[in-house]
Amino acid sequence: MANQYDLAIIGSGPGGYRAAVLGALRGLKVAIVEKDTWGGCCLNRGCVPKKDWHHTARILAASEGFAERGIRGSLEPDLEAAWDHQKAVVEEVRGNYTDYMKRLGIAAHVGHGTLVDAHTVRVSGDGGESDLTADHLILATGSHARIPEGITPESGRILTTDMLFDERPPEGRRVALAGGGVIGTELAWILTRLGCEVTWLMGTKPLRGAGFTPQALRTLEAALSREGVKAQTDRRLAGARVTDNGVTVELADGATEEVDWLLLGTGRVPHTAGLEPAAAGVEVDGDGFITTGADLRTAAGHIFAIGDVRTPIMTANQALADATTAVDNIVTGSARETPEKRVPWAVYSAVELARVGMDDDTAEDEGWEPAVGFAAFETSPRALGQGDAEGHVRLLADMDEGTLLGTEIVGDEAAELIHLAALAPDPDTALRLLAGGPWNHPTRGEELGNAAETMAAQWGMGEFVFPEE
Ligand SMILES: Cc1cc2nc3c(=O)[nH]c(=O)nc-3n(C[C@H](O)[C@H](O)[C@H](O)COP(=O)(O)OP(=O)(O)OC[C@H]3O[C@@H](n4cnc5c(N)ncnc54)[C@H](O)[C@@H]3O)c2cc1C
Ligand SMILES: NC(=O)c1ccc[n+]([C@@H]2O[C@H](COP(=O)([O-])OP(=O)(O)OC[C@H]3O[C@@H](n4cnc5c(N)ncnc54)[C@H](O)[C@@H]3O)[C@@H](O)[C@H]2O)c1
Repeated sequence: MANQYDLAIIGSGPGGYRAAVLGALRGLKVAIVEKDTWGGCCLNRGCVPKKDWHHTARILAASEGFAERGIRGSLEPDLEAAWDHQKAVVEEVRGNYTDYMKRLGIAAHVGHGTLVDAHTVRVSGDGGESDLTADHLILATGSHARIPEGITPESGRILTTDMLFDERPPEGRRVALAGGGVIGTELAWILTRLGCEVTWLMGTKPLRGAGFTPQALRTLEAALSREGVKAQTDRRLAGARVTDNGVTVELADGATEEVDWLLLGTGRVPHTAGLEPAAAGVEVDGDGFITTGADLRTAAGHIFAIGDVRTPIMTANQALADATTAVDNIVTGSARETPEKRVPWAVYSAVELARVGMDDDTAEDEGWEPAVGFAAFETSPRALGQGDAEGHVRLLADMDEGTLLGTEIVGDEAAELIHLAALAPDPDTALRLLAGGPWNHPTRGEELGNAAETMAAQWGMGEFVFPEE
């Protein structure tokens, strides 16, 4: 039957797209349903355009050291051109995605997907309604911006991050940015570098509860403050009024700020509007997340949920890992758990911060004896040559067993370097692997080897760091 599939996926963000590709590569007949722009939040309004701007911001920041390197001239930011650049990159990537889906024979259905029963999805779009059925379903409907009570988004004035990347830059460069989470921490710096004057409003200090060490957060704070970006704590957004000249931002303490536009970085919520999970026997929790087991099966065992719609972790990294687990479990019939503790995480701001595995508190709570291996980039020949020597590599390992428990990297390319720890095949031998190399020299990566070696010198853990006799 034309509309009968082995696997139907609702949502084409990183989770849904990756699941579709993996399903097709593993021999399944796959359909994917998307109601909006192919590629979801990450490609169109999240990771990809944000990272494009982060790169531009880094070039502008680096240009301040150009004169002492013997390079003359200065650079000026241009937000309009930067917006065009991210859009061109996003469109090119989207074209590559949709071409690849076509080549793999994945059936792309445009329209809003609603669950009719445990095996049927109704697709409603411009072309009317059609039903498709599948043996297995994956729900990958993602999340949308959380709008604080009393605030109404308005084009060019009160923006979600979706609007920031969908619509051309608003007039004016005085921006209030609400939220001290990841979005706030990244965009406060990026927009400043792109020529905006950012008033950054939040309750508590940025990235609290995100698992980074106090040392990492101090490095971030110093880098931000060097560039004139100040986190204004105890200044929660309470309301916003659009005026003839911009926006009057109202704060919980009664103060106001006059700006040209306001950007909301106030969290995201799982998206299940119009999905009708209950019609298929799928359960949703009190916060709106679809409930699954660690193997990503919902209460209806043949239906899986992945990515932002199932977990407050809400990163593309986790959505991609979930897709791999869900398709694996569908194809093999097994119950493998999605690897939450092994998925790395990164924040792209005035410095990059990345981590994988446990933080100190979790390690202690789980009964490990954590020891720290540390290497600072300030002595790395490569980092000194780059003129970018702040930050560190910090390894956390169990003193008695030598097991690598967690890794934190702060500094240039932290998000790339963290893969070296995330991909270590066995945490029990990871320290030996890192210390032994081989490494390219001079590189930033070899600091992971140096950090492992300090475990031997400082904690007497040589038996776990050097080759066995
Ligand atoms: C500004 C910003 C920057 C970010 N940067 C990063 C980053 O650098 N790294 C990182 O790891 N993460 C980042 N994230 C988070 C990341 O974008 C999300 O975690 C990721 O996109 C989640 O993927 P997903 O597949 O679960 O859902 P989404 O990407 O949200 O995709 C869900 C898709 O489902 C579609 N859909 C929903 N309901 C239906 C329906 N009923 N029928 C049909 N289609 C439907 C939606 O239109 C959407 O296209 C960022 C987020 C933001 C907002
Ligand atoms: N690099 C990445 O992986 C990346 C980048 C961006 C976003 N994301 C994901 O997107 C999601 C959304 O990010 P986010 O930063 O919006 O969410 P978040 O939950 O990390 O932070 C939201 C922040 O907004 C604050 N807030 C809420 N209401 C407020 C108000 N009225 N006034 C002032 N502050 C207020 C909260 O206290 C919190 O600090 C996150 O789950 C994140 O994982 C990931």
